[in-house]
Amino acid sequence: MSSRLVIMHLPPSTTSRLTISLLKIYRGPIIHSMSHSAAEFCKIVTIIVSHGIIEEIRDSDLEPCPGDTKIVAKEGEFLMPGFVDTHTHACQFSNLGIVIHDSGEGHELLDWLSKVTFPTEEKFSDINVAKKVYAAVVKNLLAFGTTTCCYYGTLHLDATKILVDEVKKSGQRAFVGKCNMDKNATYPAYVEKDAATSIDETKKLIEYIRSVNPDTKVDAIITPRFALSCSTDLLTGLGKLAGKYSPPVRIQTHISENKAEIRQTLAQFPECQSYSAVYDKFGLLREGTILAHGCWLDDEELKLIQSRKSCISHCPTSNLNLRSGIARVSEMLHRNIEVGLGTDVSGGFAPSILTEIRHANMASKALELSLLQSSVVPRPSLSIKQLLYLATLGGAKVCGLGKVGNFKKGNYFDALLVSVRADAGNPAVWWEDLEDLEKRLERFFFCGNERNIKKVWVQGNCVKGEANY
Ligand SMILES: Nc1nc2[nH]cnc2c(=O)[nH]1
Ligand SMILES: [Zn+2]
Repeated sequence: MSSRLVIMHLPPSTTSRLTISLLKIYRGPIIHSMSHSAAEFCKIVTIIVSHGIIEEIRDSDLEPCPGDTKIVAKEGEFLMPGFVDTHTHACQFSNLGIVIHDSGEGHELLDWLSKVTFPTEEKFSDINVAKKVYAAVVKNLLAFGTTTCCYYGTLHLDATKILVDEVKKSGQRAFVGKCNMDKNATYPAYVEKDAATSIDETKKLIEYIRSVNPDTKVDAIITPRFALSCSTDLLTGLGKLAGKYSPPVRIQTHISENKAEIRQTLAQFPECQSYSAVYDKFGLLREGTILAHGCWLDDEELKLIQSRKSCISHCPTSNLNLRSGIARVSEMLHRNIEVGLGTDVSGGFAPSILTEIRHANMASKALELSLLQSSVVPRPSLSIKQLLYLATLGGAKVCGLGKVGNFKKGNYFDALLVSVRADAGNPAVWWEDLEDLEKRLERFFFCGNERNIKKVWVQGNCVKGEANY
């Protein structure tokens, strides 16, 4: 029973009012994921939230008391869980949407990193650049409905601390990593001195996040850029570091994104059978590891990743934009590998999980068709329920967040109020016919934009839109 039901019978004294004012009441349709094959579409429910946690979900309404907040969805609106971005580079937002297609020539990954990305990231040696960029990055992502985000910073400890501060100020749930990179400086000004310095600064960031003004919504993440940019000493040290903390620190890196990258990685580690085996050798393939891309992972590697309980961040916009490849997401889900979506800015050109949903849909269809052409029987392309899962609950699982990703008693209220009404800028007219919630979700996914996201809450705190409605 909700504590509110007890409170309601108390006289309206100051004490009871104080307690009552902790309740936030949301009434309207909800759409959320139960698993990668099941979702719930509820016409109308009441969600009662206290201290940011869902206390009760019920069919009947609840009248607010003075001091309560109550939000009632209008026609054409619904509530859904907040988006989870399992992989983005906060330090690349100034390159968003540009410099991949230089003078008509398309860059691919390795060339793009050394010519475009590393020079931009190097600028964060100046903390004023970090101050200017990071506040805007976090604000933008919240406006696009990203309630949880896994961030890459640059190699610089001080700049990455600024990213941590901005995330904490904003109220977003996040993992923040200082990138590690001590080898193969293809842009010579951008590389760390040695493995020891890189590991030491990583420890300092972990301690800064966990000990200085700790925020339970923000944690550190160990961030070796990718195998190619790390010495064996660095990979060994980072593999050991993760397990030294309690709770263990999560790990994020890139894997099997681009053919040339894979070739060079296997040449750098000739003793390893596969790209995945490289990370496994250094203790980096473990529960709590987020592997971005995985476009070219073969069945043996998927088996290994699944057995180690590592997870995949699927970044379809980046994968297509950098001409990297198409990840076999249906196959990964079939093998019970946890998968979420990642914007991978600025390989990806939008800070928007909605954009990833669309490209995940298109990429899975392109893959299915190409396999049909080669006479392989493909797994079916992604369904709307799977897309919802990847964007919310799947992402939360990738981040190891057990109380985020859907609406359940005891979960944190990380949510979006979505409107597909014409007055929210949705180009489709006749929203009145959208009684069917699955169609409403489809319309949001495939022809909506961030203007359709009217409000955003993280752990019950309104971080976009007005707190009252
Ligand atoms: N897309 C992408 N892949 C990478 N692999 C190593 N670094 C990067 C990066 O910054 N972006
Ligand atoms: Zn990336």
